Amino acid sequence: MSPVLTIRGLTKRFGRVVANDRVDLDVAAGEVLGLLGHNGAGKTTLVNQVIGLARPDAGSVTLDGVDAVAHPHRARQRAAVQAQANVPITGMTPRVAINLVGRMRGGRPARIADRTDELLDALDLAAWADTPAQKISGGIARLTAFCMAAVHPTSLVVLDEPTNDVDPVRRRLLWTQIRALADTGTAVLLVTHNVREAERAVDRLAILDNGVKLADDTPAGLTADLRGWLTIELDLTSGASIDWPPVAHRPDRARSRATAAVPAESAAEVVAWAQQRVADGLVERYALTPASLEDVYIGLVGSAEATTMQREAK
Ligand SMILES: Nc1ncnc2c1ncn2[C@@H]1O[C@H](COP(=O)(O)OP(=O)(O)OP(=O)(O)O)[C@@H](O)[C@H]1O
Repeated sequence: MSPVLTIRGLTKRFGRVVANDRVDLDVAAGEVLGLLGHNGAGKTTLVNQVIGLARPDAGSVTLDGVDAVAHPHRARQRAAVQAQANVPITGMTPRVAINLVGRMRGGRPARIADRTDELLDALDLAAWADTPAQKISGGIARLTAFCMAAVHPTSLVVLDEPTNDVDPVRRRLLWTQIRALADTGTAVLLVTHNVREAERAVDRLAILDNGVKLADDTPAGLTADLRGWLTIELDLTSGASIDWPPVAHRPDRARSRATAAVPAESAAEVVAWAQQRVADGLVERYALTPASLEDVYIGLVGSAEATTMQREAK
C-alpha cells in the first residue's frame, strides 16, 4: 500500500514543552491508523501540523506527494478533518450542512445528495436530518460532523475523537462507517483515547506519550508479547486495599478499579483468590479476560494518574 501521509522527524515546541519530539508516522491508502495518547500527549499538535494549522520547528509532512509544510493550503485540499470541537452549523439542519460541505469540496450535487442520504441512514440519523441544528443533541452534532468529513472523498480523513458524546448503539454504527471509509481507499488518521473501541476498527496503532512515539504496530503485533497472559480486573469496595497474589504482574490502580496481568495457566488459582476477596467484602466484582491493547497501552505509558502526576511534578 502506498503511503498517503508521510511524517518524518516532526518536532514542535511550545516554550519548554516539546509537544512532538522527532515523530515518524505513515498512513497508507485504505488504512485506519489509530493515534493514541493521554491528554497532552501531543496528538492534536501533530494533526494541526498535518493540515497546516501549525508550523513544525523541524521535520517534514508529505500528504499525497505535497509538502504540507511549504504548501499548507494545497495539503488542506487533500484532507478532511473532524476536529475535536464541532464546527458550528447554527441556522442549518444536519442534511443541509453535510450537503453544503460536500459541494464546497467540489462534489457533484446529485452524488453528494446520495452520499448524504447514505451516511444519514447508516448512522441512524434520518429522524434528525431536517431538524434545525440548535435543537439537536451533542451526540447528533458529533455524528453530523463525521458525515461532513466523510461526504466527499479526500486522500486523508482525520478524525479527532469522533465517538465523543455518541450513544453506544450509534457508536457501533460509526465504527462500521469509519472502516467503510477506509475500504474505499481513503487513509484515515483516527485520534482517540478509547483503546478498547479503537481495537475493533484500526489496522495499526501509534502510541504517543509526552510528544514521543513509543510504539507503532498492528494490534496483533502490539499484543504479541502478552500471548499466554490474562488480565484480572477488580472493582474494589469503597476504601478497600488488596495484596495481589504472587503470580500477578504489573498491578495498576485508578480509583476503585485495579488490574494486573496473570499467566493463563494460573487462571483457576486467580479466580479462587478473587472469589475469596468478594466473600471478604473487599471486591465487588471481578473479570478475567485475554490481555488487550489497553493492557499494552497502560504497560507502555502507565496509568493516566501516574502520567498526570509526572507532568505536574515537572
Ligand atoms: N498553542 C499552545 N501553546 C502552548 N502549549 C501548547 C499549545 N498547544 C498545545 N500545547 C501543549 O502541548 C502539549 C501537547 O498538547 P496537545 O493538545 O497536542 O495534546 P493532545 O494529545 O491532543 O491532548 P488531548 O487528548 O487532551 O486533546 C501539551 O503539553 C499542551 O499543553
